[in-house]
Amino acid sequence: MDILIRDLDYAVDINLNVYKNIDILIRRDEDSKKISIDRGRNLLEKSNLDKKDLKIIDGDKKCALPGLSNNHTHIPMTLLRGIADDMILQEWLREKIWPNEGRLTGEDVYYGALLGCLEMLRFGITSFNDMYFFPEEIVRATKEVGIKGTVGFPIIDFGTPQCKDLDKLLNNCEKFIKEYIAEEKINPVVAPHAPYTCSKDTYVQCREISQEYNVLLHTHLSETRYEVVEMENKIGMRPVEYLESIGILGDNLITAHCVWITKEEVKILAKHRVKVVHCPGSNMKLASGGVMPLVEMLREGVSLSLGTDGPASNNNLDILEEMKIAALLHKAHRWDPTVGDVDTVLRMAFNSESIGFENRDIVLLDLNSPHLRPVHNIKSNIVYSANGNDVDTVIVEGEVLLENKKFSKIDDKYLRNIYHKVNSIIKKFN
Ligand SMILES: O=c1[nH]cnc2c1ncn2[C@@H]1O[C@H](CO)[C@@H](O)[C@H]1O
Ligand SMILES: [Zn+2]
Repeated sequence: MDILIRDLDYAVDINLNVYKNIDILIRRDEDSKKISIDRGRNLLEKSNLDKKDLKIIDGDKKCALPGLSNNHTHIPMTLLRGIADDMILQEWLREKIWPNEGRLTGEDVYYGALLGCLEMLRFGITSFNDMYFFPEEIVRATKEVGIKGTVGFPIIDFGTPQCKDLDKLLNNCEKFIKEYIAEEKINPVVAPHAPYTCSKDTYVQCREISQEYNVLLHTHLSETRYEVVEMENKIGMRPVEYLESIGILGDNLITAHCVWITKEEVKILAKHRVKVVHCPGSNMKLASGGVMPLVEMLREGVSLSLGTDGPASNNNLDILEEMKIAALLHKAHRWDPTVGDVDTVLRMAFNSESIGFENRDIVLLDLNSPHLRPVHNIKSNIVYSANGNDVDTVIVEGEVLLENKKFSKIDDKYLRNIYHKVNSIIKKFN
C-alpha cells in the first residue's frame, strides 16, 4: 500500500535539502519493485489519490530523514556487549572476544543478530554492513526483521579457533554468495578480516571470488598503530601500500577504520576509489590511538561513511550518536570547530550506496521532546541533540517496520522471548 506522511514539521532529503510543513508520498510499484518518493504541500488534495488506498501517517511534530546506514559492524556481538571494556584491542580480541566467540553456535549467532537488527531498526538504521561467523544466520535474522543487510562471509586464516581449513572456508564462501546473491534486501560479500589475520594468498583468493560474482569485499584496515608497525617491520610496507601492491584496492572494496594512514596512503585510497568506513566510537573506546584523517580524506575525495563497529566496542549500534561522536572527535583533534560539520556527518550517515543499497528509506524523528526544542536549524538538532531513541517511525523499501516506536512485525511477547534466549546464551561465557 502507498504511504502518505502528512503535515511533517520538517524533512531533510538525501541531498541535505530542508523542507518545512511538507507531505511525503511513498509509492511502491509491485511489479518493478521501484519506490518513488514525492514531497509537496497538501499532496492528498492536489492529487487524485483515494484515502482508502493509502496508509496515512501523521507527521505533526516530526522530522523525516533518509534511512541511516551502519556501514561497519559485527551485529551478533550484541551477545558480548559489556563483557570486556577498557582493554587494548589485541588483548581484547585474544583474551576475551575470540575465546568466547569460539563457544557460539549458529543458533546463538541468530539470536544475537536478531537483537542487533531490532536495535538498529529501533534507531532508524535501515541498512548495515556486517562481518561475522555464521553469516547465513545473520541473513535469517535480517530477513525476519526486514531491514537491508550487506552480509560478509568472514575469512580469517590464522590466530583464531574458528579457522581450520582455508580451502573449505573459501568454498563455503562461494556457496554463501550463490545462495543469497538474488535476494533483494541482502548483499552477500567476501570479508577477509584484516592484513594481520589473512595472508597475501588469502586476500588474492578473496578478490578472485568477489570478481567472479561481482560482489563487494569488506576488510579491517590500519585500525591500530601496532598493526602498522608490525607490518612495516615484517615487510617494509604500510597496510594500504601492501594491499595496493597485491591488487586488492578498488571501488568494490570497503575498508573499516583507516586510522593510521599517511597523506600518501589517503591519496592511494582516493585513486582506487576505496570506500572507507569511519568508526570513531570504537576507535576511541579501544584507544586505537590517532584519529582517522578526515580532513585529508575529504580533500582527496575519498568515499566516506559511518560505522559503529561491533556492540562490544561501542557499545551500541546508534548512528545518530555516532554522528555526534564523529563531529566532536575531529573538532577536538584539529582544534578547529569547522571540521566535522553538520552536513559532512549527515552525508556520511545517509551513505548506503557504498554498501550497495540505494537509499529509498524514510525515518521519522519525534520532535515532541524537550531536548529537541526549539528548532533553529533542524540539521543541527539531528546531529547534536538527537539520539536513536528519538526515532518514531521507520519505512524500509515502502514498508512500515516501526511505528510509534513499536515494531510492526514483532510483538512484545516475542521480544521478551528473544531477551530470555540471549540471557541463557551468555551463561556459557567467561
Ligand atoms: O575492531 C575490531 N578489530 C578487529 N576485529 C574485530 C573488531 N571488532 C570485532 N572484531 C572481530 O572480527 C571478527 C569477525 O570477522 C570477530 O572475531 C570479531 O570479534
Ligand atoms: Zn570491526
